[in-house]
Amino acid sequence: MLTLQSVNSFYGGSHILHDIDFSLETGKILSVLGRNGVGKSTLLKTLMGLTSSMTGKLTLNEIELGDQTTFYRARSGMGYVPQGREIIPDFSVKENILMGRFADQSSKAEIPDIVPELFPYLMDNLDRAGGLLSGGQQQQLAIARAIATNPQVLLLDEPTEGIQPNIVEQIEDCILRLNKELNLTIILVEQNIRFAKRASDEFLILDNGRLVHQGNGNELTDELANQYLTI
Ligand SMILES: Nc1ncnc2c1ncn2[C@@H]1O[C@H](COP(=O)(O)OP(=O)(O)OP(=O)(O)O)[C@@H](O)[C@H]1O
Repeated sequence: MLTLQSVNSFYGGSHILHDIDFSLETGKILSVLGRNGVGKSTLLKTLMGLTSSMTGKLTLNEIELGDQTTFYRARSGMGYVPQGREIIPDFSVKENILMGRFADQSSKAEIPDIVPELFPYLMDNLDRAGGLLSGGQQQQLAIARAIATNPQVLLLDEPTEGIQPNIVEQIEDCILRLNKELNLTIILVEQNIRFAKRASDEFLILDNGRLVHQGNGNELTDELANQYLTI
């Protein structure tokens, strides 16, 4: 169970997130929705300890993480796939994946078993420089790197943004498989309402740094999308 109580988050003196409260049971998928600039990416960064500061309470399986470093949070089970993917271009595919292993003390420096199943392209191109991959392939690589941290919760920031339409469905299917096969809890920042509806057990909508709506996935209606998500 992941729980946030009265979480506020800041970049320097800029107060971005205000009094965020929610909890998410293990194995559920939560979509975070909202217009551009409302604080969706900041919510994921706050969970990883990547904003300047936060107040309030953040726990994962009753372990308090709010005062902890990013490194500690990664070791405690928070896996992160950032917007833009942040692949290291000069590192090979294999090196990019194995970077995730630094966060996992329990295992040897090996590629996780599920990676060949989900991403055969990566396994066939382990020595290729990460920077030479297409956007969709880099997204697969960023997900594989996050899986290598052995996470309990996977944070995905717009995983299908800027990806060729024919690859989008593959990425979506892979996210659903990770949820089902590894029982991973997933928080998905998503502009793609179709996928949010397909994937989500729960959703929340942010507006101007505040949580303005939350509900079960089947309550994500076109009316709500029109009210909060259109410009
Ligand atoms: N590093 C930073 N320093 C200061 N302010 C920031 C920083 N990153 C984001 N912000 C501000 O925080 C607010 C929320 O930004 P955030 O990127 O979280 O929004 P978002 O909902 O993810 O938007 P998008 O859909 O465009 O990615 C914006 O006003 C943005 O300008």
